[in-house]
Amino acid sequence: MDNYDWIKKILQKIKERKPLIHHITNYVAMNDSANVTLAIGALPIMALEEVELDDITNMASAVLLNIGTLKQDEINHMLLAGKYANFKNIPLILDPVGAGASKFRTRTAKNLLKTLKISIIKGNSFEISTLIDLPAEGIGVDAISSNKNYANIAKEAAKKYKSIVLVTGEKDFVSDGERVFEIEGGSFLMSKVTGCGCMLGSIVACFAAIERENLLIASLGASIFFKSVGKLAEQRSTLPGSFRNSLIDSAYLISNDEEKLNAIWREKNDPVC
Ligand SMILES: Nc1ncnc2c1ncn2[C@@H]1O[C@H](COP(=O)(O)OP(=O)(O)O)[C@@H](O)[C@H]1O
Ligand SMILES: Cc1ncsc1CCOP(=O)(O)O
Repeated sequence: MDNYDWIKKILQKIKERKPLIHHITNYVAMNDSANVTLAIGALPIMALEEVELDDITNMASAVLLNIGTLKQDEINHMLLAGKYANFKNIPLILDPVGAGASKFRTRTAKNLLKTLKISIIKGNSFEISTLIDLPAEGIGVDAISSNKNYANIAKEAAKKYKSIVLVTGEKDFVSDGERVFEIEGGSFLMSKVTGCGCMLGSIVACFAAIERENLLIASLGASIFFKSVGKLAEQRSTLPGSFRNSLIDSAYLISNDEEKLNAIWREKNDPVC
């Protein structure tokens, strides 16, 4: 058994079971989210219409709510899809894109967290700090990284919302409110392509669909996997436009090549966790 066998097992199960991931997400990154979901062997569906939400959720294995281009009338759709997900007891993932950038987004993200049982919250340090009322540094949908203790932010948010929390950035932090894991790696270019956080949200949902009973493992695995994807993508292309496509290709390559995951980490020798 090598280090990443547990991630390979999750990837294998994704390919075997092809979980349907219901996204209510923003129209900036929607296409990338759909493609990265397909690349790893799961199936995406983006659906907003209220009259079909029960049918869609009925078929889905996880639901992802992403408030990136939120409009007032979408809030009810999110609440309804979330309620169906909670009723069906499937993982419900929140990506509070831009929380902190406007009172509307902050209020809505907090309201979703209050009303629904969110299994995993994934966001950058700006968004997650905002959710726990800490002074946050960011502009628009992007965080401005500083020397803050993001491990502690992940832990406090996880405690407050009784969810698994994944804080992204140059390093990711995953916490269940007690333990915190730090994940290095990825590529600087990931901060130069919009939608990388949203793609990770889709991957988290795919992993959670398989690891329903251990959402900490699902989140940690998704973070390590996407950091590996970023590394491989950078080896294949070094400019943002082609890097974006390379992310989809690399997600496909790593999930279809048993050895690639280990090889990526061996090459650069980065510590994980
Ligand atoms: N400078 C960086 N170096 C390595 N990985 C990064 C860097 N910036 C972002 N990432 C990775 O890109 C993905 C999106 O993270 P982030 O940019 O923080 O989210 P968002 O797009 O929501 O602001 C995560 O997988 C994160 O680990
Ligand atoms: C630029 C932008 N504006 C609204 S949603 C969005 C995409 C954000 O994607 P990510 O948070 O993954 O960078």
